[in-house]
Amino acid sequence: MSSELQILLETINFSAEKHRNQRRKDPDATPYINHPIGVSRILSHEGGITDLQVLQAALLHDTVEDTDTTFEELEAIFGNKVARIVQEVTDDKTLPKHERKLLQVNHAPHCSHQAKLVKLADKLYNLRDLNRCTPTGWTAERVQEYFVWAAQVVKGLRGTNAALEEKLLQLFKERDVDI
Ligand SMILES: Nc1nc2c(ncn2[C@@H]2O[C@H](COP(=O)(O)OP(=O)(O)O)[C@@H](OP(=O)(O)OP(=O)(O)O)[C@H]2O)c(=O)[nH]1
Ligand SMILES: [Mn+2]
Repeated sequence: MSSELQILLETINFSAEKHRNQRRKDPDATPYINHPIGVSRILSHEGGITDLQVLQAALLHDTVEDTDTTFEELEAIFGNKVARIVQEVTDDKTLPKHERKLLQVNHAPHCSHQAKLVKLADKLYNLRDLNRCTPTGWTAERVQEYFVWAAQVVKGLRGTNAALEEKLLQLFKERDVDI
């Protein structure tokens, strides 16, 4: 087997173990790992991305934010470049929510190309997930607010990947959200 495939499988397994006790917020409490795998798949199948580091960073993108994983751990196992991409897309959960959300909007244009790709696919997955079903406890207004905020973030990511951006713009259009 090629070493690239081995690395990809190692990364999927690492992320699955880290997210093993976490569930999505949908009524079925879907295993959380469906999300990072889906984000990586969007990049590969819809974005045409073959850069292994980007596909790995997508698989790992919520491990530090949502589990006990550290950047040092990611760097030791997957190398400096993958760890850095994950760092760029990781929110500081110690900050108040409104501040975190504002930081994403302000930081998006300054991210590396690789991090921008992960951010585009993350938003595309989450917006599709909101169209599929409403997370437990979310009102229709909160869903719409997420679309409005996501459009602000995506605005700062434009010029990164035409296929992913086209699909995101269509989702905003369907919600009458300006970008
Ligand atoms: N649409 C949807 N999202 C869910 C679900 N379960 C968990 N999430 C996660 O919830 C986050 C969005 O919810 P918010 O209330 O806005 O954010 P918060 O969890 O960071 O406070 C996303 O985090 P994220 O991936 O880190 O991205 P981001 O929104 O922070 O950029 C998303 O992955 C679900 O069933 N549907
Ligand atoms: Mn995510």
